[in-house]
Amino acid sequence: MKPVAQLLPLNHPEHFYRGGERIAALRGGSVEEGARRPEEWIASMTPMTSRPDQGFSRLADGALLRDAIAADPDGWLGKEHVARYGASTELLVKLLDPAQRLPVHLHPDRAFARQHLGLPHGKTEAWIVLEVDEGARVRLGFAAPMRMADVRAMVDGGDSDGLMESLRTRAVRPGDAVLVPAGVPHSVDPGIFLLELQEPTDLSILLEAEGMAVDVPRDGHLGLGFDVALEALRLDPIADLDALITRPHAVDPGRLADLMPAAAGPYFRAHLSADDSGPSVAAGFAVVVGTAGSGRLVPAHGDPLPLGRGDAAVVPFAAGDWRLDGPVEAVVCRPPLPEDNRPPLAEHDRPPLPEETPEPRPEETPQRLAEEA
Ligand SMILES: O=P(O)(O)OC[C@H]1O[C@@H](O)[C@@H](O)[C@@H](O)[C@@H]1O
Repeated sequence: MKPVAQLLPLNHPEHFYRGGERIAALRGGSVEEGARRPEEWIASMTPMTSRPDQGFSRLADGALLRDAIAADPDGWLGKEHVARYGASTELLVKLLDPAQRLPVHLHPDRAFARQHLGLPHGKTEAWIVLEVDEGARVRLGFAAPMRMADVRAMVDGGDSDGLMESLRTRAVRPGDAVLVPAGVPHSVDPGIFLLELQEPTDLSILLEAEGMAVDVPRDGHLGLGFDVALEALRLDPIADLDALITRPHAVDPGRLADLMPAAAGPYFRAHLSADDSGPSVAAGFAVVVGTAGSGRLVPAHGDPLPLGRGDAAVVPFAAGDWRLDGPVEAVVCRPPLPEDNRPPLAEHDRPPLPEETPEPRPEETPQRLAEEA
């Protein structure tokens, strides 16, 4: 039987930090008071590092998506994709709903993952902001160039305040999309609800994790020790943060609005479909998350699928071209194009960090943050 477009049940594993109420409210379901379910892993073939039996998404019939794809990679992903990437979706989509701030952490790039872990993917990621509580910020990259010895001293000394203050802060608004290149240290305040796209791994290097149920000296370095793990860290600030952030822009009727900055191309694609009779989306694996309204996902092959705010659907290649119909807004998350990813699982892997250096805006400096606190 050919795979068909379908809605995905909630996949809401336990984690080491608190959160998850907004996920439950959006997706249907409930969480216990003080729950540690801050992430939904959507259309995931990826195991959680801390609980390797969890993370995997199930289809509507209870089968694991990863087993279904292994049984019919061409039907799910298309021949071209499979020729380039194998039977991997190349994509992990998450809802992220922290009720406590995220640790100051970073993710390795592909070159590091290959060299030290024997894995083909790092974890470059992007955040699409869904909701923001008043005053909540993201932190992204160091505010000033750092010396490794100073970072290491803060990590070894458990200096969470020092690490937090060393990062550049930034206010975000719903609709913003932020590319977070591998290597860039970051944290997210509680009260920021994100839809995330990332490479399909769970590789995090934790510099601190104050108040979280995780042991940084033991579990913060991917089992490599901090001497090696911190080689993945970018000590230089991001020169032009604006180049990594897209703002909501008018959606041309009949067109998909590209949500990602250009440097995201080798990693993933995200588009917004937001008009009444949505544009056609070319056949290919897609994860579709409804953000407003309700309507239908109409594939060339297979039955139309009712889809509205809070639904997450997976669309296989075999469904053919498709479009959204009716007053529904949704984010369409897709793997990189087969031709967009340079030589097979490239050695080099750093999305270019722009070189222009604007002065940090006063409202984004750590000093200003400290004043506000
Ligand atoms: O959005 P990112 O940066 O991945 O942050 C969320 C991540 O936080 C890290 O500390 C780890 O807990 C990861 O398992 C988790 O996925």
